[in-house]
Amino acid sequence: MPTQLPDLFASTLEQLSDAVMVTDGHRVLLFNTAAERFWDCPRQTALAQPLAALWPADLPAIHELSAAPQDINLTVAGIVRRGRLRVSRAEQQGQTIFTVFISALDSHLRQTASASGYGNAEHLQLLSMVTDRTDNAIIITDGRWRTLYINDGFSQMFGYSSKQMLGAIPTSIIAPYAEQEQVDALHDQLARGQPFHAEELIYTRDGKRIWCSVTTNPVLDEQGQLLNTLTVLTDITQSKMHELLQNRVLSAMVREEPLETVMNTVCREVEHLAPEVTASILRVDEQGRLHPLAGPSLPAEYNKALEGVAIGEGVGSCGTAAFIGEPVIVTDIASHPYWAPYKQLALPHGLKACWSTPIRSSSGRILGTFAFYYRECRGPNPLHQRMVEVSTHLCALALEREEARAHIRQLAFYDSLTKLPNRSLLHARADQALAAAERHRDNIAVLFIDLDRFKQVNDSLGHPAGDELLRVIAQRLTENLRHVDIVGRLSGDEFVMVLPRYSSQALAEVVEQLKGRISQPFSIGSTTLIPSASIGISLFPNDGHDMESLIHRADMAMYQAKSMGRGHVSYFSHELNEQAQQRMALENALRDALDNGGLQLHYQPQINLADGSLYGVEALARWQHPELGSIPPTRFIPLAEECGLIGQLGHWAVQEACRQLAAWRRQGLQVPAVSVNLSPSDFHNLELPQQIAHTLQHHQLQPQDLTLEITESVLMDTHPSTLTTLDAIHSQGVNLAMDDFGTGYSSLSYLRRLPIHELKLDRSFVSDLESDATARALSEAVMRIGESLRLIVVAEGIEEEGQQQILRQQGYQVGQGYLFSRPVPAAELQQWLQQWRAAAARHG
Ligand SMILES: Nc1nc2c(ncn2[C@@H]2O[C@@H]3COP(=O)(O)O[C@H]4[C@@H](O)[C@H](n5cnc6c(=O)[nH]c(N)nc65)O[C@@H]4COP(=O)(O)O[C@H]3[C@H]2O)c(=O)[nH]1
Repeated sequence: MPTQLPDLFASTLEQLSDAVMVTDGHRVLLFNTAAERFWDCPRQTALAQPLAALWPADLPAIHELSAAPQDINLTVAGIVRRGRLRVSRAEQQGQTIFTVFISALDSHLRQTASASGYGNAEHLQLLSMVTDRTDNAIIITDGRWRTLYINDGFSQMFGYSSKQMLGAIPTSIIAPYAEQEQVDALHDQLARGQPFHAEELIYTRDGKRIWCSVTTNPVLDEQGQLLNTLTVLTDITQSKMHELLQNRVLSAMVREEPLETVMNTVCREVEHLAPEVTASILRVDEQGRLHPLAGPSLPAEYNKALEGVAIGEGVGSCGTAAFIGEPVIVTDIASHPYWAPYKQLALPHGLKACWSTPIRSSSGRILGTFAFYYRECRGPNPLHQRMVEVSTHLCALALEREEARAHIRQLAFYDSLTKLPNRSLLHARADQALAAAERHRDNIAVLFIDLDRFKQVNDSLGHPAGDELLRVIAQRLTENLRHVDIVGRLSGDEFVMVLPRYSSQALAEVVEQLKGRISQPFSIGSTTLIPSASIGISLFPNDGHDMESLIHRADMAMYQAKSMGRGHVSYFSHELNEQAQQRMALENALRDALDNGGLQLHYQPQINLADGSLYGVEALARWQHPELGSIPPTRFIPLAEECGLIGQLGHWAVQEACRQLAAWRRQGLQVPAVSVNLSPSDFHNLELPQQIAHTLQHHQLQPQDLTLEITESVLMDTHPSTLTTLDAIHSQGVNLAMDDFGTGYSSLSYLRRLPIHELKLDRSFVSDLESDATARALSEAVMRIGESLRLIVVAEGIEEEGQQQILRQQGYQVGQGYLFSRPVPAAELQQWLQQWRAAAARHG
């Protein structure tokens, strides 16, 4: 043995990543750098003190420990270090010498030392004993790469004896497939005195591959000539496998590879590391059925046969493992009862044993199984166990991630309430359908479906009932669909259906059936609803070439259907389009008129029938458009309601009427009061009472100077603010008049509920008074109602003297109509009043 060997042993000991302590049971005889790090104790101190100072009291005494490795925790300066402990014994001069190896489980404690701290020859024996007992493989060569020494660890790790190795060049034996160029480069590097470190896949004598961390240090003489090399090889297969698998699989996930690709990567990687296994990954669905995800080395028909198999005890290894939630090891498929129904599937492919492990989510739910098949009757070895531990973890990660992605997809593209495609997905699918229809010159029908009176359901029965109705309707819309049909929810109670390839006759039938399904009675609690929907239809290619305009036009047609009443269907037509465009232009013009003083109020006198004096005036809006001419309120008031301008219009009318009343009074004109029409939706505004009070105050008017006319439709308005606002206005002292009385509900109970001051008999009764006894009876009845409720009753639309006579006889106090005056501009009212009073004086 060359003279340098003691030094080499010493340096070997230093290079071990394991902490090594040699002791006779009392004193510490050797203590390497890794041990210094593990115990956090300098070597001199360790050698100087008794063993008890280093040996944790909670561990058994050294001589009591067995040779089997065990994991320990050592507390040093309050920090717990974890390590795998192995103790070997040797007899030396009648004394037992213990060598303690601890491989640190905390990675920061596992660097390999580079500096050699030993050099004294008297430790030679101890050192050689230590190097022999370490798990690491050690090779020492001479300057011409010939092996001088291998330790026992080398023989154990690679299966070669000293006899086989001595004199041989190590690379030719343990790295037979290495390129000569690589070997030459390594030798050059070492000959220049530079150490070598790498992680390599190394072949054992029986062809097994082991991942090794390889460190080779050259020893040069004073002239710089290479004398020896010292190589330490550490088996890192397990951590390397972990690292490799993790890297490959995680990077496949980061690249957003499909789940199947990620799972195939896991299988291929484990099969590469352990060629004796065939890996398979199955997913378990919510119904407990198996779905092969990956099994790249299994025959395709084998994977196919497992598709949809229900899990259960006795359903092979995987079905059973998924069912009982525990790993199942079957070492002989041919004889095991779990495989009885399936062995004929596996055995012909040479699959003789199978070990399956459940894949669990972080919450413990079973997501799938990870299995190793063997082509011989056997069970797993420790490497396989480690691989399965790592792989199931990675599979769980990939499966959970897939689930999360599916959930995100669901949230992004589906409406969470009805589970129907949302607007984005609907558009995407409809665009595809449109492209296909264009290619094949097919037609498409687009249906815009809007539930009737959905708001009432929501307001009266509550939002959960509204949600339930939407779910039921969504379900009804999806019944009887062909695979090419698309249905989605746009928003609120609006749904869209895209139906390709229908003749007009067939489409009409489909729509009829759809209406029938929608209107099936449906119960919420104790209430039974009969839903209905207004449906607008546009057709490709006639009504548009892109989805945006087809949906828009179907919407317009739906709007038209709505105006016909509940449950109607309307097809888009170009006239409809023109109407819609005109409506749009009118809407803009109205907005402009409201902003720029384009509207005026005309005033119609209301007369005390007893003495002909002025009771008040009704303000009526007028719109004289510069190009379109005079637009009647029956046209622009509903428009203002539809396009959300009614609040602004009502506010303007109250302000303008009050301003005018104050102006007349300043001019000395005695106008007792002004009444202004407001729409039901004006009363949704909780600030209305405040605004009115402010306007009255601003013009120094009293609350009773103003009357607000409301219609019976206020009663059908279920908005929660309506009654509150009406009450607040009434309690301010402003009068409320019920307009058009007799045409709507005419229910007495609501008249009691509302704080009404005045009733206005609708003019349709007045016009027939002279010719129709029923009209007379009705006007009489309205008068009696008014009387009984102590309300002032105003008759509208008096055109004839005869009508006035009848009404007066019936007890009507106030009358209004062309007989007295048409509605006139403010300036004209002044003249009219003067003439009226003059005439009254003449007759009086
Ligand atoms: N044939 C006939 N008609 C008579 C006679 N006397 C009055 N009229 C008409 O009857 C309507 C009375 O108004 P209304 O019932 O409140 O009905 C009003 C009212 O509901 C609404 N309206 C008018 N101005 C406003 C307003 O400023 N705001 C709101 N929200 N609605 C308004 O528009 C409706 C129609 O208003 P106008 O066209 O001005 O029609 C007025 C008036 O010109 C008569 O002897 N014979």
